[in-house]
Amino acid sequence: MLKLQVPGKLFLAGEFAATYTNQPSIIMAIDRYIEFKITAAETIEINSDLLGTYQISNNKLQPILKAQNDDWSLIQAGLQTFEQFRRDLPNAPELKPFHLSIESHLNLNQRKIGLGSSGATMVGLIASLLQFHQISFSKIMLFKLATIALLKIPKFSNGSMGDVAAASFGGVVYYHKFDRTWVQKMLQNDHLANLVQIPWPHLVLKNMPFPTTWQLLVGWTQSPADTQSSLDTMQRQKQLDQHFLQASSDLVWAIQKAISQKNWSDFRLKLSEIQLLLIKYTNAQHLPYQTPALTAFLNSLEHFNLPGKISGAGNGDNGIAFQLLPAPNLDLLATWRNQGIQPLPLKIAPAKGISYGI
Ligand SMILES: Nc1ncnc2c1ncn2[C@@H]1O[C@H](COP(=O)(O)OP(=O)(O)OP(=O)(O)O)[C@@H](O)[C@H]1O
Ligand SMILES: C[C@@](O)(CCOP(=O)(O)O)CC(=O)O
Repeated sequence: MLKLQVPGKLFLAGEFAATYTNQPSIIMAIDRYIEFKITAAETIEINSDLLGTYQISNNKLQPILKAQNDDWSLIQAGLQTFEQFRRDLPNAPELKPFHLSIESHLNLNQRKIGLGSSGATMVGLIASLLQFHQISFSKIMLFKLATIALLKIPKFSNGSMGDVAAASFGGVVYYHKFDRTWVQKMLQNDHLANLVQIPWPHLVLKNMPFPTTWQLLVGWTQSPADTQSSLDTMQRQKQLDQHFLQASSDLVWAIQKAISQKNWSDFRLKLSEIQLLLIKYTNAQHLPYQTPALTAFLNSLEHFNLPGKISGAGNGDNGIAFQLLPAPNLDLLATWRNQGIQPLPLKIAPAKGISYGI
């Protein structure tokens, strides 16, 4: 049996802008995972703790995929993409039947908590199938295959794929969004085996070191955010806000510089600037962003003079803060609990990406 652990993510900087070509963002993989177990079997069967069981009877994936419910579309797109890729390979290995189990620790009581479970599920599915068929792959190939699969699903196709970047690379990633139009055009006539090898216009994806004495603190608002509906609203805006894109890009760059120079005061300053920018942008675009819990979260940062911000699309999910180790005994976490914000004991995941076991 093969076992894989794929990390979830939290956005550090670059939200919303990150969905546009060449825009930078910084995403942290966190040490909470989705676990995959894959083993040889007589038939193909997938068991998910979230969705139940999915069976394919004659071992040919493509023609017999039928939706049991909408949520299986992600798994279906992953299976189809893997199958297309396998067939494209020179000396393509035979498709082998398998049982795959998926157990997620990125949800709480079956509810999403904004830790990027869709990206981690796709990355884990593709990595499990590649490993199981003994097809060697790099982190960037895994990112590209999982991205190609998600682009097939309208609901996920306009996201930044920052969660996919974090799930495939682990650690802290510095990421520029690829040109989606170019990829979609290439998908119409290029072989997948080639498309995952060649450079993608504008794509930048690399791990960046993060100071070990800057401790991540995460506050969960206990209400799930609907990131997708915010992205749909954004897509309906006819004009791109060039000022916002430029300002976001400049600030993400300044944040990565502060991190690489271990400059705590710049880090705090630039995080608060990008938070203000996001508040202005979401207001102007009429996107739901601050909730009472997130406002209380931001007030707590000011009160304790700590760097931090809302992580991701807002309107629920998580806030992130950082403290310098050795940390003074702040009653920050007690303050959060009093406001209904649940501290989540999360750390940045190691940069090795997925961990494999037998
Ligand atoms: N355990 C799982 N088994 C199978 N599919 C899963 C599992 N967990 C998540 N998924 C897939 O991911 C989808 C959830 O994606 P969604 O974008 O709503 O949440 P998220 O990625 O966790 O949140 P966010 O984008 O805010 O970080 C589910 O509908 C399903 O398709
Ligand atoms: C708003 C956005 O930039 C970040 C969403 O982050 P989250 O899924 O809410 O953690 C969307 C995206 O990057 O796909």
